Amino acid sequence: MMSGKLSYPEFLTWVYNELKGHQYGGVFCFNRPIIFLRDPDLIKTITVKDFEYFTDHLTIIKEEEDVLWGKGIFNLQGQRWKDMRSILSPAFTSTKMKTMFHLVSQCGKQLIDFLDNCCNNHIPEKTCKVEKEGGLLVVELKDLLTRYSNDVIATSAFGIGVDSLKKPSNEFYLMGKEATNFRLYVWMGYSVFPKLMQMLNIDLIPKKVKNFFRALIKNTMVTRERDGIERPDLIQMLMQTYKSRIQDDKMPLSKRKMDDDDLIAQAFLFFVAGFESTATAMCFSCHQIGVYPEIESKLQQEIDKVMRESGGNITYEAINSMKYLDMVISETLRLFPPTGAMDRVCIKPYTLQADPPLDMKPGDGLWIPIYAVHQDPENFPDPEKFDPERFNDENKHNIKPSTYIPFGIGPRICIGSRFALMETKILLVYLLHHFNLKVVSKTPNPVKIKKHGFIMVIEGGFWMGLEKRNQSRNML
Ligand code: HEM
Repeated sequence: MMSGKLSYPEFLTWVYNELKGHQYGGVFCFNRPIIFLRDPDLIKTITVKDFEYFTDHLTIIKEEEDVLWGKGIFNLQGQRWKDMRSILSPAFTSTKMKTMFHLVSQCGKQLIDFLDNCCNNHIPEKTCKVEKEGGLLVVELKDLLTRYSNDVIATSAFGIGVDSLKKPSNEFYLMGKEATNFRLYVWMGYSVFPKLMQMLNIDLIPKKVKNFFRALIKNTMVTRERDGIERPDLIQMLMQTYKSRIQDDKMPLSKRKMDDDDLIAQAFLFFVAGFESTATAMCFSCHQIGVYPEIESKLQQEIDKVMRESGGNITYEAINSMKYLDMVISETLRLFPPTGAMDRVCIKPYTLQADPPLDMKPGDGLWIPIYAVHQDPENFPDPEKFDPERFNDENKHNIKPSTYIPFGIGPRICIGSRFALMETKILLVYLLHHFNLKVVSKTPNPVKIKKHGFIMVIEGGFWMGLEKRNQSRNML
């Protein structure tokens, strides 16, 4: 994989297939032996039933290696992770999503305004990857949707409104791109030889990016505190929790302690964790919808109906009532899970009850190959087919437990899954209500995943044509 012969999904599938007939096997990540789980029951045992032996991620960046990254919940271990998870979870409930729905919808409307302007020949120069071809607007979806995703996180996690479509070179967008521009070798280096990387003074995330985000969050907190500003966003929720813990004298002091860096690290992590993965999920959804016109038209019928009933002002409840929309997104996340694999580390002696049993010691690592599990014909017949009907009311109960895991599984499951789904649904509703997605000459079909990196990026880009729909007809 490091030499670019195999893409990340291909690598996972190759190991998975080599281990056919076994519940688990072993691989080396450089000098480190890793257990590669294959069997869904074992995956469940490790991540759910015996979670107390495997509470932590294997590949983590420690606080002393990078404070901003190391204090983020993804990297926290044991009790510290547990405490932080209980602080953050209330910020991601359905009720909280409902309060943020309006902020995200604004970004959806902003995107449609931008595309409408482009249709009217107001394509900003040297900005986004948008072209005109006959009656179609041809867009590179990754570029377009990364900007949408950026604006969504900016408004809902950092409390600032930016328009990365109209102002493509805004500092927040540029810094965000740099923050999420994972250099594979630097990441591998930090996960295998962290001390060496520090000695060589190679930063995981460039200093100027860290300073930018730190100053931004700090200033927002100071301004809100000073001027009594309240806004229904994640930063507000974190600030409230922070305050209530400090004031809670029933809680032991050690648990109450949470400094500015703790708070800044979480907001930063939401950005890094949510920006690329959600944009990737949205790109694959749009690509598949465009490639299958019959799926597109069925989805548009559902969307138009809900739009008509709500007079064009969709609500959180309305979006969540759309079954076919949910099925299309679920199938996209099955076929193209943005996070190909996840990991765990053993924290106390444990015997894996498998064939053969395996004694594990603290520090032993495990990989769970999400992509390969989703592609196994024993879990999903005809796995390469894009078929949303797998998730209809009749069929979804037949999906074997622990075989559909795009957001992970167990107490450490993705904390932002509700948010990611809401953001993706809002995008698809607005986009498909106003436009038809059309395959053009530059649309890759079938898609080929790039050979370098852990992120699911496709060769040639997600080019897709957009055809304006007749609005008055859609609302009839
Ligand atoms: C389609 C989009 C997304 C996908 C596919 C995804 C997937 C994942 C996966 C597979 C994990 C590891 C879970 C495990 O180890 O069991 C994870 C963890 C995490 N995700 Fe997401 N994610 C997405 C969007 C988001 C968003 C929008 C946010 C924040 C707003 C977010 C925040 C996090 C955090 C903080 C963790 C670490 C949780 C912990 O360690 O307790 N993710 N995500």
